[in-house]
Amino acid sequence: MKKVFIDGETGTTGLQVKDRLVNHPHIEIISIDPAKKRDVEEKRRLMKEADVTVLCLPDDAAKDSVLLAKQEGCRILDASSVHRVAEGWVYGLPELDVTQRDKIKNAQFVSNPGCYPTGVILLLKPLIEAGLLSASYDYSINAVSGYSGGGNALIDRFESADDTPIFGAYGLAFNHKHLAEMKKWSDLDKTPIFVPSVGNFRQGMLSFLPIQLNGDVTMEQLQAKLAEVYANDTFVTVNGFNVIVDNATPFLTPHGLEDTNQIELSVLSEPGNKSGILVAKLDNLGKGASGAAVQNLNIMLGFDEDIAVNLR
Ligand SMILES: NC(=O)C1=CN([C@@H]2O[C@H](COP(=O)(O)OP(=O)(O)OC[C@H]3O[C@@H](n4cnc5c(N)ncnc54)[C@H](OP(=O)(O)O)[C@@H]3O)[C@@H](O)[C@H]2O)C=CC1
Ligand SMILES: CC(=O)N[C@@H](CCC(=O)OP(=O)(O)O)C(=O)O
Repeated sequence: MKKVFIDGETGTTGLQVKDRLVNHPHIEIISIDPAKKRDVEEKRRLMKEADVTVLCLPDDAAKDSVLLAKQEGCRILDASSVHRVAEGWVYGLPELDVTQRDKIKNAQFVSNPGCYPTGVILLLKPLIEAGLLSASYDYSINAVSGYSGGGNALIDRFESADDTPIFGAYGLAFNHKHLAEMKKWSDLDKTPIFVPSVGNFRQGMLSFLPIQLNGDVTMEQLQAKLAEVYANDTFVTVNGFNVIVDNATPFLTPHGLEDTNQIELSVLSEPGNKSGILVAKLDNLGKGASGAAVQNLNIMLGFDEDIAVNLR
C-alpha cells in the first residue's frame, strides 16, 4: 500500500479526491485531524509519512505547503494554479505528448492542470504541432463551467442565495489565471482571448474554439488528426466529424460526463466549410480536477492510470 495525504481534504477538490481514493485498492489515505488542518508541524509529519501529498488548497496555502515539501524532500501533486508554468514542475497532463507520463512518473513536483486549459490544450496542441493550425492565429475561447469550479464559496452562493444568475460571464478583465497555462502548453505565439462563464449547474464544462481555416486544410482533417492522436488514450474520446453526442441533441450541453475522468473532443462544421468550432466537454471536477489528480497519482506511484479515477 502507498500512503497519500490530501492537504485540503475538506474542500471541493479535496473531497472529490478522497471520495475516489477510498475505493483505491493500493492507496491508503492518511488524514489530518480537522482541528489541526492549518498546523504546519502536523502537516510536515504527514507529508513525511506520505508517498505523495496532494495539495487541494487555495494558491497561497499551496505555496506554504510546497515550502515544507522542499525542506523535507517530499513528493507533491499540486491541484492549485500556482505551479502550472513554473520551473522545476512537471505539467500533469498525461495526454500532452508521448513523453509526459514518464515525466510525471519520475517527478518530485507535479502540477495538476486547470479545468479550462485541459480542454483547450488537448484540442490545440496536436493540431498546431501537425501544422494544421497556426501558432500565431488569434485564438479566442468561450467556455462555460458548473459553479463548483469556484470552490466552496461559489457553491454556497449558488446553493443558498436566491439571487443567483442562470448564466454569467466573468474574467472580463482578460487576465484570467489560466491564460499563461493555455499559451505555454498549447505552444501559442499569443495569449488567446478567453471569455469564461458560469452556469447554474454544479458540474460540467464546455469550451468552444471558433476556427477560420486558410489554405487547403479542412475541418474534417482537424477531426481526423485528433482521432489519430488520441486513439490510444483511455480518457479522451474524439467524436465523429460534425457529430453531437449528447442526451439533449440537437443541443450540445456541458452534461453527460459528471463524476468521470473522461473528456470529449468535437469538431463541428459542415463538410467543405472553411470554418467551424472545436469543442471540449468535461467535468470540471473530474478530468478538470480530482479525476485528473487521481490519474496523476496512479502514474506517480506506478499503478495503472485508470484505477479509481471515476466516481461512477
Ligand atoms: N473547484 C474546481 O473545479 C477546481 C479547483 N482547483 C484548485 O484546487 C484548489 C482548491 O480549490 P477548491 O477545492 O475549489 O476550493 P475550496 O474553497 O472548495 O476548498 C479549499 C479547502 O482548503 C482549506 N484550506 C484553506 N487554507 C488552508 C490551509 N492553510 N491549510 C489547510 N487547509 C486549508 C479550506 O478550508 P476552509 O473551508 O476551512 O477555509 C477548504 O477546505 C484551488 O487551488 C483551486 O484553484 C483546481 C481545478 C478545479
Ligand atoms: C467557475 C470558476 O470560478 N472556475 C475557476 C476555475 C476552476 C479551476 O480550474 O481551478 P483552478 O483554480 O485550479 O485553476 C475560475 O475561473 O477561476
